[in-house]
Amino acid sequence: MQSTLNATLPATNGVSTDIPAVEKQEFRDAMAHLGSAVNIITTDGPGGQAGFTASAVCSVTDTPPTLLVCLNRSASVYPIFKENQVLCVNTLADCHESLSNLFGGKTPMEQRFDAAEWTQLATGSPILSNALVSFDCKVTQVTSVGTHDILFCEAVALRRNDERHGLVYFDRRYHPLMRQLTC
Ligand SMILES: NC(=O)C1=CN([C@@H]2O[C@H](COP(=O)(O)OP(=O)(O)OC[C@H]3O[C@@H](n4cnc5c(N)ncnc54)[C@H](O)[C@@H]3O)[C@@H](O)[C@H]2O)C=CC1
Ligand SMILES: Cc1cc2nc3c(=O)[nH]c(=O)nc-3n(C[C@H](O)[C@H](O)[C@H](O)COP(=O)(O)O)c2cc1C
Repeated sequence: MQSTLNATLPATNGVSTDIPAVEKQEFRDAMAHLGSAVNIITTDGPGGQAGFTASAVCSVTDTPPTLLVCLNRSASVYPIFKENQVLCVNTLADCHESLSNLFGGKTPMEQRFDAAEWTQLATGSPILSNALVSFDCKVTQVTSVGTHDILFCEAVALRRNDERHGLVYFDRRYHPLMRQLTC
C-alpha cells in the first residue's frame, strides 16, 4: 500500500504546484465545522513541566497503540515537549471547560496546573485526576508539517473514567456530550 501511494505522488511531496491552496481563514472557518474532543496534553521531565490544550489529536494504529498530537512550534511549551519526549493525552470531561481555556491561553504554567489535581502513571507526565481518559505515552516519531510538529505517541499506560460525560469543541464553542450512565 505504501509503495502504491508513493508511486502516485508527484515529486513535490504531494503538493501540486498548479492547484492553489485555500486561504488560511477560509480553512479555519471550515475546520470550525469539525467537532472534536478536547484534550490537555501534559509533560514532565528534564525540560520541566508543561501543558497545553489540543483538539488536533487522533488515533493512528492499535499495533503498537499510537495516537498523534499536533503541536504548533511557536507555542511556549514547544521546547519543553521536544526535550522530554514523553506526554500524557488527558481527554476532558464536560466539567473541564474553564480548565481547557486556562491551558489554551497565555496563562503562566504554574497557574494552569494549580487549577486541578494531578497524579502520575508510568512516564511521570501529569495525569488529570478526573479526566475522561488519560493516555500516558512516549513520543516515538516526530514529523514537521507547516507550522506544526506531528508527535506520534505510543501509549504505555492508560486510565479511564467511565462515570463522566464528554466535552466537544465545535463551532468555536464547547458542548457537553452526554452518554448513558448506569445508576
Ligand atoms: N491545531 C491547532 O493548532 C489549533 C489551534 N487552536 C487555537 O486556539 C485558538 C482559538 O481557536 P478557535 O476558537 O477554534 O478559532 P480559530 O478560528 O482560530 O480556529 C478554527 C478552527 O481552525 C483550526 N485551527 C485553528 N488554528 C489552527 C492552526 N494554527 N493550525 C491548524 N488548524 C488550526 C481548528 O480546527 C480550529 O478549531 C486560536 O488561537 C487557534 O489558533 C484551536 C484549535 C486547533
Ligand atoms: C480548543 C483549543 C484547541 C487547541 N488545539 C490546539 C492543537 O491541537 N495544537 C496546538 O498546537 N495548539 C492548540 N491550541 C492552542 C494551544 O492550546 C495554545 O497555543 C497553548 O496553550 C500554548 O499557548 P502559549 O504559547 O501561550 O503557552 C488549542 C487551543 C484551544 C482553546
